[in-house]
Amino acid sequence: MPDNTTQAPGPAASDSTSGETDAILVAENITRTFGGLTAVDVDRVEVPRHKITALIGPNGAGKTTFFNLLTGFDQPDSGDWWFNGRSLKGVGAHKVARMGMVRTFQLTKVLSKLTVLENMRLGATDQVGERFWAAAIRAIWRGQEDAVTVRARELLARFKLDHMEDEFAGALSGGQRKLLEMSRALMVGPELVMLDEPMAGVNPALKQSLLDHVKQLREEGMTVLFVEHDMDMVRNISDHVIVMAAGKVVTEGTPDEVMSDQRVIDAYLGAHHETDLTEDHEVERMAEELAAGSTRKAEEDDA
Ligand SMILES: Nc1ncnc2c1ncn2[C@@H]1O[C@H](COP(=O)(O)OP(=O)(O)OP(=O)(O)O)[C@@H](O)[C@H]1O
Repeated sequence: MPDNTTQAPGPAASDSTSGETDAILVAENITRTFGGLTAVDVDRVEVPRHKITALIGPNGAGKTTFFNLLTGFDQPDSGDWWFNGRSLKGVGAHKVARMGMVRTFQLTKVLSKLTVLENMRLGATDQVGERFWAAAIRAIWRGQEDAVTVRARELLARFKLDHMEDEFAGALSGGQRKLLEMSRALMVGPELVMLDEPMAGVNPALKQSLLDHVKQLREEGMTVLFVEHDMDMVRNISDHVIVMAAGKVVTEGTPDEVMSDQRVIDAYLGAHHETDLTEDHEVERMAEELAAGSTRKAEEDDA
């Protein structure tokens, strides 16, 4: 089998925009269709290293599908993408995680019949069934406490879950599950952490704590890419925001730039906020509005 993880001749970082961008992740011409539906059709995305980037957009915009493609949980119809300059094309999710790019899920994938500590010991693995892991865990635990357990306990303490290490993960609240999933992802010592709707299902009391944890990842030199509908979170912690609609990237910039873009306000945050955005025609119409806006802006910039 060819080694797809060798240094790519393709772009590791852009010199086409600021000339300074150091991108940890670059994706080009990524498409994914389901039957007649084009879920993702992204020309180019760069995720700046050591920054927090938000990926926002209405329901059905293609954000989760794009996450799945980048992390090897799904394969695109076309496209190339590189992590630290190494091609990830054809690389499975397991290996992507081992290379230092981990993700969490919109609906958490903690293994509810394992304890919190057992979940941690499994690290960023989501590939194999619960029964397999239950057997593996029993075998592992015959041994002494090892470095993995020490690290797991350190992380649990940091995420204030240490008092629950022997509880079944199924007994945790929604917010605690999110924290467990995030801390479990850190077991592999990742460089890039991708969070799919970290705030969904989290009660207000835990939200600030979750925000602080995400900011802390950046302080420690990690890069964060997250999908979120919670605009307070996006405004609060993002350095960069990418807006998707109908599978395409329609605009990007700082939170202030994106959120003061009248077309984003009108089409996404404001006037249509209550609209049922799962309707295909509605999403397409919004994408057109947003795309028209970005084209106009580019023309103004050129002028
Ligand atoms: N496995 C699949 N089979 C068929 N269609 C799919 C599949 N996965 C996603 N889609 C479709 O692709 C489009 C993009 O979905 P996706 O979940 O990526 O959007 P999203 O931006 O993450 O939405 P949300 O914010 O609601 O999570 C939607 O129209 C969705 O119905």
